[in-house]
Amino acid sequence: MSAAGDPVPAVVDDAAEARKKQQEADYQKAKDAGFYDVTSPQATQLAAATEQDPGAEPLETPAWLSDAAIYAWDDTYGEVGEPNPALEKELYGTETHKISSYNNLDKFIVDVTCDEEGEPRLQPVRRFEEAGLHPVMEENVKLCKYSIPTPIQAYCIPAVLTGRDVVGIAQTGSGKTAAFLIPILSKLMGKAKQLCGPRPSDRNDRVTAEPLVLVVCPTRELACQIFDEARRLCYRTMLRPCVVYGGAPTKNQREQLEKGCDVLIATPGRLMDFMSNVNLLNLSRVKFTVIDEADELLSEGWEDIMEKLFEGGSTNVDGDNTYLMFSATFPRAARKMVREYMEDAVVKIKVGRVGSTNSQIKQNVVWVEQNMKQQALIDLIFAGGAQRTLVFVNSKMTCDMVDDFLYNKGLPVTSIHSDRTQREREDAMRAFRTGRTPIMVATGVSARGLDVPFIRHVINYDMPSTAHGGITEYVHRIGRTGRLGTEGLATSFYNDRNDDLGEDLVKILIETKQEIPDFLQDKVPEDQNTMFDGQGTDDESDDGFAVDDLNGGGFGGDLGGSGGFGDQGFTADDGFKADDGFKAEDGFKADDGFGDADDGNKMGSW
Ligand SMILES: Nc1ncnc2c1ncn2[C@@H]1O[C@H](COP(=O)(O)OP(=O)(O)OP(=O)(O)O)[C@@H](O)[C@H]1O
Repeated sequence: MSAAGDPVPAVVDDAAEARKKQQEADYQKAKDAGFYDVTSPQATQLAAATEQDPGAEPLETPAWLSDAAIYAWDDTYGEVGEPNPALEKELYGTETHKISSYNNLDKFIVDVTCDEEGEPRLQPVRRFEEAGLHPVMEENVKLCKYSIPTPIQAYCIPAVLTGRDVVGIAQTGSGKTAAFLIPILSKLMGKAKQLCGPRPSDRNDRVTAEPLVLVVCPTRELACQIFDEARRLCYRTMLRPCVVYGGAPTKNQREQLEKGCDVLIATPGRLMDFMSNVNLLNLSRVKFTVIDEADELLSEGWEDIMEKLFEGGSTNVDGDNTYLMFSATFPRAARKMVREYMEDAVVKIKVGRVGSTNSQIKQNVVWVEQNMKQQALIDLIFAGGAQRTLVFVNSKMTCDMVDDFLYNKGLPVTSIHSDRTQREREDAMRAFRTGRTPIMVATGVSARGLDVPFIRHVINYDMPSTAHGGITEYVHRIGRTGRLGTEGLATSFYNDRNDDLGEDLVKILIETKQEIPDFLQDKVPEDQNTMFDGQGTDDESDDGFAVDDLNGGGFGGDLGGSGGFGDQGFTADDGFKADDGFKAEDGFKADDGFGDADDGNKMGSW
């Protein structure tokens, strides 16, 4: 009772009742909008992308992604193992084809530079069947439903097959993972029986892992994704892929390594842990070292690990290690490191301008004051209807807050950030991937590499600040939609706190022929033809864009040659862009201090 004798509990009950009613109304609204409708076209499409064959014996869901099923090679096979229908369904799903807009190589401007004198010119492969792949690889590519190579694959496959070191730069979602895995694994398949590392036997029930391929990438989710691609591409061969990453128990990963490992995918921290135990992991036989999202791994904070990989740990006993680096963006500091590590004997393949986005992604930038963001978000989500949506924020706290907010609005939402346990992170990814929760809120760290089918809408609830990745992160974030050059939508909330990003943002918008909102008009450069000039050169003002200054033809429209600079006097390259005496120093030049600041994306925190 209050002092006045009022029955307080009744007031509390009323408030609780009102809240409950509101929640029911919100849930009903989300339901009416189709977010829980499993028969909607969107839900059906999502299910098809992940569906297992209803007739097949279901495979057990692994406790950790590192324990996911891989092809179990039996020594009684000849060179090619027997098919395993249940595993096939798990690995390749039931999708009929992979939609790709990268179907006409001639539409793309591709720069290939190569310093090796006397090496044969690099001819792109236009069809997988013409690439000289191992027959099992050809079959696995078909099972993946990859009909023709994407531009980066068209050039990277012959480069790796002819034994070159490669720096590959191509837009987000353009198939860079397969660009390195297909030729590397294909090369090894023919010799797998001679080359593969030791396997447990009756006398020895565990072995030291001696991988032939080492792939290093910055995030755990990306490592698991590359592992999945390796599981698909190693199918029916003796090559055994494994993945090691932080957060999950070392025990499971150690047990996998002890069964033998030929292809190791790793995040740097866990890799270092395992490398310190020479009875568990020995890198002296590594023939291919791949650094994925190389600019991130070559940025501040990772130097020690990278140096160890390049100079010590991964030097193989035969001295025939091939190095490959990939990313969609390559700020100057990273290019300097490339120059240090990879020296001259490297083929550089660039599809379009370095750091450019897929012009099929519609980019909307809308002015939203801080205190109006939640309302703007909910309006946007309901306006878009039930579709897979990824919302980026800048902090873990905001991530939790936006997740709660959307959940309380009755929406099926999950979230992911570095303070979550690895179990929570894997569960969140699974829920998002399968479409159970088609909305995911994430800190920017998920921007790199994440490949989830049918993300229709990326929303930058917060814009990345220049101190935390800036325009580079923006490019990676919006690249989660519009994969394989397909259409996508990115909406960014902008206000005066984002002024630091304005100029770079406007350049990207102009390049991809997007609408420039009124509030950004004052950032439009006077001379748009030269707005990227000086970047990628010795000019100390380099802000992270790296246009080609090697052959004069580095700008490129990405689709149909129509994206921005493709129209400005640069003609589409018909293939190999000059083996013209390029000097490494010209392109990958000194550090100007630019660095992707640590945004919690470093080992241990993500
Ligand atoms: N030749 C192909 N045809 C059709 N689909 C392909 C082909 N190659 C790869 N893919 C698919 O394209 C999608 C994107 O590939 P991937 O994740 O390797 O892109 P990426 O270039 O590494 O992107 P990001 O820069 O964002 O990491 C994947 O789902 C992959 O299975």
